[in-house]
Amino acid sequence: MSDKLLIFGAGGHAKVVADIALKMDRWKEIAFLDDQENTKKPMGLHVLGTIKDYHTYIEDYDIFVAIGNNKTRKNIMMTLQSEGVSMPTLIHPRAVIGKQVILACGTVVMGGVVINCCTKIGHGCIINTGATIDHDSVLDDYVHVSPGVHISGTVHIGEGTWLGTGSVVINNIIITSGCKVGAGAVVVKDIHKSGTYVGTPVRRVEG
Ligand SMILES: CC(=O)SCCNC(=O)CCNC(=O)[C@H](O)C(C)(C)COP(=O)(O)OP(=O)(O)OC[C@H]1O[C@@H](n2cnc3c(N)ncnc32)[C@H](O)[C@@H]1OP(=O)(O)O
Repeated sequence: MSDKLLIFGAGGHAKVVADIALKMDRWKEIAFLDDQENTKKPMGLHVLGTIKDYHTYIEDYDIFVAIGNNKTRKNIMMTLQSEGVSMPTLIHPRAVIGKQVILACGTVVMGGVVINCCTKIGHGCIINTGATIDHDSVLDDYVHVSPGVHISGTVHIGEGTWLGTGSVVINNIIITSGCKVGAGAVVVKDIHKSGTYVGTPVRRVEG
């Protein structure tokens, strides 16, 4: 645990992550690493270098990987975890987290989110703005729950699955790993085969 936080990435998602970290008021210094050459002081914070420079910083900084792509985020996080890097969990002060909710490290919970009791959320997940996740649900590692998603009670979402903006999952559903669920989709039956699913109720498409 450090009083300095280094955020990997400096794009739109990383800026929201930085905003949450600033609101948490826990770190004296917050900065980015980013591979885009022309990134200049996003959110008024410094970009210290590119992601390959990270070895220079891992002793002194907490690290948060703010990359939206689930596979890329997983690959970077697994490398960092094997090096024993300190990774916080970021929770917006205006998120509502129920009792007996477990949130693993490297996960961000954004503003307006509600996570109800007895839910377990894995490493490196993104619980985006205004999403709700109801009781007794389990989200495996590297899941992205986009803005305004509603996950009902006792749902299991497999590793690396992405739920698009405003999608809905009814209660007692299992969605396997590596799925993409389109914006506005409604999931009413278990999904056992990885792939892209859209519509109400969802159908599998080539994506
Ligand atoms: C803070 C933030 O911004 S977080 C980011 C939030 N972003 C999102 O929620 C984006 C969610 N993404 C989507 O909905 C995408 O359209 C995806 C992932 C479902 C599919 O994307 P792609 O893999 O590029 O597939 P593609 O665009 O070729 O669509 C495949 C088919 O599904 C249809 N389709 C795609 N998305 C949807 C959707 N959300 N609802 C209904 N139909 C859809 C397409 O019209 C196409 O149909 P067709 O074959 O009959 O022409």
